[in-house]
Amino acid sequence: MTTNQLIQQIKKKKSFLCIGLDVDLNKIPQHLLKEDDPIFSFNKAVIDATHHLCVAYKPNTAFYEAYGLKGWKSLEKTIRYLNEKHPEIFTIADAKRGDIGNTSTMYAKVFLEDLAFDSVTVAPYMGKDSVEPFLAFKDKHTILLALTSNQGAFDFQTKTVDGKALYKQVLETSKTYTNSENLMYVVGATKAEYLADIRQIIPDSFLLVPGVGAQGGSLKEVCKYGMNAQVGLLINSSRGIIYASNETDFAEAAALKASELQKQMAVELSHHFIN
Ligand SMILES: O=C(O)c1cc(=O)[nH]c(=O)n1[C@@H]1O[C@H](COP(=O)(O)O)[C@@H](O)[C@H]1O
Repeated sequence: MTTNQLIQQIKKKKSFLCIGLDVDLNKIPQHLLKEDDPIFSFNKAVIDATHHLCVAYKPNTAFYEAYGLKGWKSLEKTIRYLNEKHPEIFTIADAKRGDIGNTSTMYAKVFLEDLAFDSVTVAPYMGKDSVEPFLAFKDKHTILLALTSNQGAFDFQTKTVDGKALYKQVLETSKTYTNSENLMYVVGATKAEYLADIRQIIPDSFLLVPGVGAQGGSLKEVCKYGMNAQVGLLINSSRGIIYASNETDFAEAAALKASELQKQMAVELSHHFIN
């Protein structure tokens, strides 16, 4: 999917919501455990109930890999369902990969070609030759970890290297990579106050912003400092939406939570844009 197609969808739905499909069998409604593929049944019900309210879905692959071959099959069924039923929706494989070049090429092939996600999250720690294999895919996006939402972000990312915070070095250096126009960046919603500085370095790039909902980040603050002329934000919530209820009404409850965020997003869009 091109960035323009993503922007069109945001304008149409008045939403820049990304729903995280982080499925934990201990948290989903117990009646689903009787089904052949409880993870896919859960995802399908959530997607069917929420697709008009969001512009992206982000399965975190850890939650699928944890269940072995069965989990991987559920991931495959979920992305196929999204690509067939809702090809206009942006898909993110949250896999946080990145390795020496030939290994990254294999990771890129799995997520961007075989599973046909629109994007994949990548860790920048191993540098240029670990990231560029992901960037080689036309109309696919590499979402580089810049400033993450967790406490550990302060261990390295905010430390000064050559007179500049490491996350700023990541932003600046990655702009020099071949096909850097295919880059997006992760910035945690819990670090909204850093967004003004971040926008100085990457004014036009899309940001994936996790951390509203369960981690306590503020949507309003993220919009205030992070929104650009093309919106430029995908705000993710996982647990805050998909586990709104663990009874038979779980999909409707998820839709209600998604709708609350979508309404706040529509207000933010109306503040930032005339129409
Ligand atoms: O790359 C991510 O998506 C990510 C980066 C980050 O800095 N913080 C973060 O929480 N995430 C992911 O975003 C999701 C957040 O989930 P909730 O806290 O349940 O909304 C999880 O899948 C995390 O792995």
